[in-house]
Amino acid sequence: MPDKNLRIRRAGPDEPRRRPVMIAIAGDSAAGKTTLTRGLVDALGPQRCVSLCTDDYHRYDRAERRDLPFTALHPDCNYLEIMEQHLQLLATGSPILKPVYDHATGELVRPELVEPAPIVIVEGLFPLHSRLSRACFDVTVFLDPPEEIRRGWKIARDTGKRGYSTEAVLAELDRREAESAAFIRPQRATADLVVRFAPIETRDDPADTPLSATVMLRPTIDHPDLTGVLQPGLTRAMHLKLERDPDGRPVESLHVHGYVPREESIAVEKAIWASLDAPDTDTPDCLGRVGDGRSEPLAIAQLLLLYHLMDLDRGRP
Ligand SMILES: Nc1ncnc2c1ncn2[C@@H]1O[C@H](COP(=O)(O)OP(=O)(O)O)[C@@H](O)[C@H]1O
Ligand SMILES: O=C(COP(=O)(O)O)[C@H](O)[C@H](O)COP(=O)(O)O
Repeated sequence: MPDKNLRIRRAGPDEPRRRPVMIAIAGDSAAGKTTLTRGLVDALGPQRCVSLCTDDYHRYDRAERRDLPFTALHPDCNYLEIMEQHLQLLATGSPILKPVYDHATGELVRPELVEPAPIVIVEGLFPLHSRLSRACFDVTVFLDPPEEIRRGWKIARDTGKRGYSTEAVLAELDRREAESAAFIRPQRATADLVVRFAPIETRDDPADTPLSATVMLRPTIDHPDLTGVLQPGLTRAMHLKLERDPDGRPVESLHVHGYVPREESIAVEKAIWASLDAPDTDTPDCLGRVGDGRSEPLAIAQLLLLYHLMDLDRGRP
């Protein structure tokens, strides 16, 4: 009698399923994960891409969480082992029946079927939490805005869209701080790219200047050769710099400047888009969208991620 594992494998599908390209976008609450993800999903389209949010693996609903001694940022507050199993299934091309957490009501609702598209984007608080979850991804990103900016974004979003008062958001941010430091921020050290939207500290730009972006390109994966894009006329909008990674060794970073005139950023966006073997169209409008406004540094960061995803998708067997 063959080994049980072997029998199960033999009884499964004859053809191995096609493995999707998997990208993780991790970060704390209101770090900009959904905003970054939305542009990628819209640019790639539903035939090529599916996204999911790991907040759906919350173990307790909002009412239950009120009486617990920890917050949604604690591993014990989430079904992380099930999240890992689902990531493994998706990474090998299998569908999952994913739980659903409704941010509007705070309730856990009917699960939904997720079939892996060629590109799978996973955003949330915990996608890089364990060795097993990290192993499922081809590209990993951590969003790292300065805390005062993240707090401002969280207050604006949670009072505007999720029905909280400013006092309630501030109290929740304080309640979460220790767990953010213990469980969310350590994921930064494992990411291939660390993206930070912030003003440039050494400049005294007016307050309404769009935020710049720094994209740290760790040598854990191959990054696109940007020398073709960084033509002399375009380097005011974006340039590469060697910096010290706060988590380790010197690392190359892409600096994307929010203060340059929009036309210059758009010329960089067009150059990256043209180098993507993308359809012969203008850069899609969905890139760079923040609510009803636009951020060109966000569009450029999204194009860089699209470059990785399309490149990996093309290179698959
Ligand atoms: N790159 C950005 N530039 C400016 N504002 C941003 C950016 N990313 C996010 N925001 C603001 O922060 C808020 C929270 O972002 P969101 O994407 O919902 O965060 P998360 O999904 O990480 O919780 C958004 O509603 C938006 O107003
Ligand atoms: O922190 C997050 C992540 O969400 P995001 O990254 O979108 O902020 C939790 O999912 C909610 O805050 C849950 O708490 P509640 O729904 O009770 O506020």
